[in-house]
Amino acid sequence: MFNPSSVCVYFASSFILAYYIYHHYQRRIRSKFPLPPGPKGLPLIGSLFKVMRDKSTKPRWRKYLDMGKTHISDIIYINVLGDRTIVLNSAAAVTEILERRSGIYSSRPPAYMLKDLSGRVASSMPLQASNQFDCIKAGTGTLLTWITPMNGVSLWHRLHRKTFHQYFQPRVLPRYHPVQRRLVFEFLNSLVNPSYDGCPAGYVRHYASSIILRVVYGITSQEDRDHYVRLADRAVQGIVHTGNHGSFLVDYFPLLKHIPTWMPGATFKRQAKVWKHSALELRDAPWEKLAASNSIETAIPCFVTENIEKFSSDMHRMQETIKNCAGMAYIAASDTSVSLILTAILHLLHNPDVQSKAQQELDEVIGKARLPDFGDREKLPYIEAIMIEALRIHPVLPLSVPHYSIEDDVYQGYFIPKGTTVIGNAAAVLHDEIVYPEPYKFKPDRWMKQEGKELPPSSLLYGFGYGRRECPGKHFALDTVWLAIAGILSTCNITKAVDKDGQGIEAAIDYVDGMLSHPKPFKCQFSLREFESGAALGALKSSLLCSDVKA
Ligand code: HEM
Repeated sequence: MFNPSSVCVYFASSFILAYYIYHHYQRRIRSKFPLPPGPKGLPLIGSLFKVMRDKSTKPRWRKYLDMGKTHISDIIYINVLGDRTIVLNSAAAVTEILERRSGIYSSRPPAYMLKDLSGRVASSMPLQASNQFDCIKAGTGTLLTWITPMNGVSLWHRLHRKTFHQYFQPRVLPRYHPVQRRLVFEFLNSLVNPSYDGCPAGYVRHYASSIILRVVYGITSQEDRDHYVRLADRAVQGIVHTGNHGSFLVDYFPLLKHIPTWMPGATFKRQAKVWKHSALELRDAPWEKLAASNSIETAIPCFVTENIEKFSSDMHRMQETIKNCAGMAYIAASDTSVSLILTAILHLLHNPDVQSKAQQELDEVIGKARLPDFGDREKLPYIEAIMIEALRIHPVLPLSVPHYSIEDDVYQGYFIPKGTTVIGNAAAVLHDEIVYPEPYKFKPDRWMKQEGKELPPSSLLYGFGYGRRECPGKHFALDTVWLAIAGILSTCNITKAVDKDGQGIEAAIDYVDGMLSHPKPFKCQFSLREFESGAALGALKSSLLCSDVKA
């Protein structure tokens, strides 16, 4: 049936399409250098069909790595409808472009699905951004995404980073240790409790989310935690599915964002609406509860209460920043650390020899009468190696978060035009078989110092992003993850779960592919190790309760 609005949309689409292509070729002509190699696309639409028709089940980072191998280059170029993407598959390219030239490559791509459709909020922040996609001038103010990693370089983003630095730099982390200690204890108890349901994911999520909820909002009650953990779980779904550049066609062809929500094919818009609701609920619900004037005085001191006291209500901008950073920390910590802990558990389950070696180290260094603590970390290199290897074998964000160039540039004789999305393929770098022999095997020993052996570059260099955008929550996250891995190994053996017939259940090493990637649900069992005293966790509990746990 004739529908005037759709006809207009299609005419306008063709016009914009022509504009993009013109723009793309103009840029190319302006440079005497060639673009990096990559899949040959069709005129005008580029590699659109290749991207759309690709039904391979390989994770995206592997597809990019294979593309690099096909074109015999560690840097590849993909053009879809004039949208330019460059993927960096080697440590050398990532270091040179995203670290050393970070002044050019620290912005973020438009990411229409994530920023525009699912995440912008009204802000009082002035327009000071490095590219026009970061801020949209709207009738009521400025619309910006409150999700820090999605913002380009701007005053708004600088304020966010400054706040994160203040609260999560290594120097201040010991103040969160009592909370982490208490909650790891609760976590370990839940794993060995008869009510444990065999699937560790929910328990790990509860542990990681409870820590950040306590640190940021002072939330401690079980009921509140259960509620907010569920909220975070829903909200993270949006980021998992929309975060990778090009996950939705609208990222390449922004005009699509104007099609009416009811139209066939507009499922992405309806989905974006749901995700936006969940993300905003995550940011606003705990904040509103705490900011209610009568609870603020009685609330447990935390990131939010400290800041609300510091900035009076007339400093609206600062309050807005605190609210966003609190929500961001909550969303960032809820899924990332969970993924890394689950990867460690899954690979420890498959490698009982690694478990035994780690337990030997733990027993020698700290004995069997207390849980490992932060002060032991340097003396436990094998536990550290397990954590680093878990991040290497499966980086939490295999493609990191895309960066975006704000100037024309040339790298190794290739032209990188301004306005190119640049992806640092962390997983490809960390699976380079020359640097990490047998890269698909879980081998913590590769990180152990030995006479005459040079250690490979640590996964911590690539697993937390690059240059000016490097993750500001890195050290806080590593504390949370390390304590969980060390705690599990010192108290439990991880074994296969058994079905009702007593048969062991296989736990597949299989991952959900997305910007944030985590193991698909798997089952395993945690059985308490024998302790010299025979009292096992009970003895640990009493020793733990003697420490400074007042969280
Ligand atoms: C294992 C846990 C974590 C991993 C693997 C991780 C990884 C990353 C990565 C890869 C980036 C993108 C960096 C880039 O664009 O180059 C990032 C950004 C970010 N992360 Fe994390 N992260 C973790 C935990 C956390 C935690 C606990 C917090 C907060 C307390 C946090 C806050 C942030 C923020 C605010 C950004 C945005 C930085 C910016 O765009 O300037 N992250 N993280």
